[in-house]
Amino acid sequence: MPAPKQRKIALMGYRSVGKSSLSMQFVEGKFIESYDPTIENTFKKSLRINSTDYELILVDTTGQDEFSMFPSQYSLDVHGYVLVYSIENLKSFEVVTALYDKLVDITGKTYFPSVLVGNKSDMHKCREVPAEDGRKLAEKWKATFLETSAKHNVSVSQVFQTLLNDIERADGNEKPNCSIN
Ligand SMILES: Nc1nc2c(ncn2[C@@H]2O[C@H](COP(=O)(O)OP(=O)(O)OP(=O)(O)O)[C@@H](O)[C@H]2O)c(=O)[nH]1
Repeated sequence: MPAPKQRKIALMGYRSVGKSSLSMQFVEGKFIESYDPTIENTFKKSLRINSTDYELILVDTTGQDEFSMFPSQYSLDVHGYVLVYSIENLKSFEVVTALYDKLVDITGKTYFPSVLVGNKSDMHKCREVPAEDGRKLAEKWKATFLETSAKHNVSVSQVFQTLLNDIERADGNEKPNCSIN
């Protein structure tokens, strides 16, 4: 039996937008209400997509801001990016925009598989970022846009499923309509 394909995904964005919560919800199926800032954490999950086995490595990074240098370790060896902001925090949207520009600068690439995620969709009463703005930004990046709630497990697995499909497509192994088993 062939060894599982390893795919490394980095979750990046401003602090407290829900990077750890998205990882934990996807990998462990749980949500923690309290906030504990991450230094760096790695989650692993085995998946089977259309008869191919994958080992997904999620790198949950420490929160960045608009002044931080892009951490160079995440420009190498990473197959795709989940760029996260919170819909109730305009600053987090500005940070994710700056992060993407830094990623383009540091990798020298004009395309890399990525998903733009507006998390905390359950907090729509405090919304500061219109969904349309997220959609437009993702379109500019040729990325997928999703609004999620790590708290209520809304569209969380879709983030990773879509990104894996995009990574395969970028690799030239396109598998249409694949779903996670
Ligand atoms: N209402 C709501 N709260 C959320 C959601 N996702 C995360 N939170 C809360 O937001 C806070 C920060 O979540 P984390 O997952 O630690 O955020 P992070 O981006 O990993 O933070 P850093 O480690 O600082 O980078 C915690 O109190 C979570 O419970 C969500 O979808 N909805």
